[in-house]
Amino acid sequence: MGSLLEAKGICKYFGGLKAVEDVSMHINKGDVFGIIGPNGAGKTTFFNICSGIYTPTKGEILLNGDKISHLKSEQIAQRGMARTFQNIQLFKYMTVLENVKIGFHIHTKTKLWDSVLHTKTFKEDEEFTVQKGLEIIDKVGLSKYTDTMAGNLAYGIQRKVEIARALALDPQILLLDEPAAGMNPQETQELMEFIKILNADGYTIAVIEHDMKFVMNSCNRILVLNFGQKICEGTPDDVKSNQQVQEAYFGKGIIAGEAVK
Ligand SMILES: Nc1ncnc2c1ncn2[C@@H]1O[C@H](COP(=O)(O)OP(=O)(O)OP(=O)(O)O)[C@@H](O)[C@H]1O
Repeated sequence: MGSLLEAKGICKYFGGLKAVEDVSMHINKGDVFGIIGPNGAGKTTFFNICSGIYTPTKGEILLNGDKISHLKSEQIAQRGMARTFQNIQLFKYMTVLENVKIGFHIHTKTKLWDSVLHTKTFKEDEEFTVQKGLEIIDKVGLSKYTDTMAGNLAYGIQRKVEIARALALDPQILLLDEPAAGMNPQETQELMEFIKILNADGYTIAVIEHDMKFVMNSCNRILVLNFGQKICEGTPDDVKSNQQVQEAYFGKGIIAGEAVK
């Protein structure tokens, strides 16, 4: 089976700084793929390249075998890649449903003029987005917050709303940048279960995460970056037993020891 997302020799330089240096990896359909590494290792830069926010200095990104690294982020989204960001980017003064509806805009035909004049296209699109929005909100278990202002929700719930909005794109692959950052242990546990449900529903997921328990329990394959370079790509067991990972990133014995359950 071919890879869903593949990186070939990706480099990203900011002036003299080599943020990502010659990183190749692949994500299979059905993977929950973790990207880990110390602060500044190049994880977010790599995500930004995969999702078209940055153009790589060198190398190629392929989605279903097609080169996408020359495309704009909206074009990549249209081809089935959705993402969330490290800092929550919801519209705080809009309801959960309104936030999720925004995710559908690439599937609708409404132009500004249609919304101003309330044309037939606008009404049809509005019915479609409301219905689909409610379905997704129900699917992610947020029905009771449908009409709540996003800014009034607990942090963990806001993260779920962001993921719901990304799902509105009907993506083949979902990129999550530190989804558990700032969550309490219960919220993190719920997020882990949520990701398992999404994966069982058929979504392929790539996730940057610092929480090692989260990564080791949720991901079937993991990429480890250090100073912009790949030092390991493999199963959680491969990563735990990799000498370079232990020495360069975790310090000997931490991964294999009690810290990771
Ligand atoms: N737009 C930019 N311009 C200049 N340098 C940048 C830019 N974006 C990232 N960098 C630098 O590239 C390196 C990698 O940063 P990046 O944010 O990708 O790391 P990270 O692994 O995601 O870190 P963290 O875990 O702290 O989020 C860092 O040295 C960072 O300062």
